[in-house]
Amino acid sequence: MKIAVIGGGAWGTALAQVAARADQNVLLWAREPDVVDSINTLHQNNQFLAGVPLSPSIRATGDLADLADAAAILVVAPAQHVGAVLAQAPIGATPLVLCAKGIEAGTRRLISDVAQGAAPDAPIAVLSGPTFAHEVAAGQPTAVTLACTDAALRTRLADRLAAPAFRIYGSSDVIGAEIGGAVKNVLAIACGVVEGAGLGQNARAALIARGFAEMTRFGLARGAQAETLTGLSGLGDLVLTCSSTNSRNFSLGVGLGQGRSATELLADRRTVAEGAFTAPVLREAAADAGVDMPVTAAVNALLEGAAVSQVIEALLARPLKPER
Ligand SMILES: NC(=O)C1=CN([C@@H]2O[C@H](COP(=O)(O)OP(=O)(O)OC[C@H]3O[C@@H](n4cnc5c(N)ncnc54)[C@H](O)[C@@H]3O)[C@@H](O)[C@H]2O)C=CC1
Ligand SMILES: O=C(CO)COP(=O)(O)O
Repeated sequence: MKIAVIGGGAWGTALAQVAARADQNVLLWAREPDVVDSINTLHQNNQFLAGVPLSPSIRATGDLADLADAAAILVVAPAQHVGAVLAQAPIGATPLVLCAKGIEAGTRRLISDVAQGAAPDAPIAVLSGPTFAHEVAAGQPTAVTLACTDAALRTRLADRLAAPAFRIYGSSDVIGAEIGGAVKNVLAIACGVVEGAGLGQNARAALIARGFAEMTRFGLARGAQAETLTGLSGLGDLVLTCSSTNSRNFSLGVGLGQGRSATELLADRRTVAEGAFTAPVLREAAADAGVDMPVTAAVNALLEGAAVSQVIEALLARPLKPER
């Protein structure tokens, strides 16, 4: 029995390390032949998680067919590519643990819907929370939400992955876990803008709180449970990514706040800042749900090239209203 990981980026590699620490037999599929070679020969992922020694028990492959006999598959491709990759993978009824954070552009589907479309017989779980890949790979204490409607499967998956420094909290709220992870990336860009534009700590705290109100409005409208949004995969991850330049989304926002264009900032990135892809589709999904998301609208305006000063001015000029 083995745990398979689809995606050899930083997070897929860190999760492979988590599974190997939990004594699982791990096979990781990576898109880049160099990543496959580097993991198999050097026990490192030089491209996406440089400097972290990996367990020699992690094996890598470039052939999705090799994942056929996995006990579970962790899906860690970037959100916009999950559908295409899963369509080529031998999944059948193998449980999928979705770890990407985003909403599919065009279709406006949550990743669980994307996965169910590609693999109709596969049971679905979502793993999400405040988890910088480097810290997890280094074995630093981390806690996550594992959401799955099948309680027995949830327990089995948690047993396979949990460790003292990787605490797994169970939930049945798949939608809530997904929405927290997707929306916080957009809000992290906004907090980075505050940092880059030098607007101060008060502004950042206000943005986290108002951003969380926005996440909650959208989540509740889409059927999420409030306690999931206040948990690790919502508020927990929001606080992490809105506070650190280790976040790719936050650092993208810092660049925008300094007046650099999104095109320039995204051009030479090999790593993914999911919020840049989620922001436009989240704006559409919010309109569908009739939910007001002013911070998301502001992030979209900045990504589309609006001046920081104008966007901030417009946010601050909104009519005064009750806090909830
Ligand atoms: N890095 C982190 O700390 C965490 C990341 N995540 C999520 O995990 C997901 C993957 O992110 P990372 O592992 O950080 O990626 P990364 O930024 O380290 O690497 C980029 C990844 O994108 C893949 N990729 C690029 N173009 C592709 C294509 N056309 N088809 C399939 N794959 C393609 C690359 O192969 C590589 O695996 C994202 O949704 C991210 O939000 C979640 C928690 C923590
Ligand atoms: O999702 C993450 C931490 O939980 C990683 O955040 P970034 O993608 O912004 O780096």
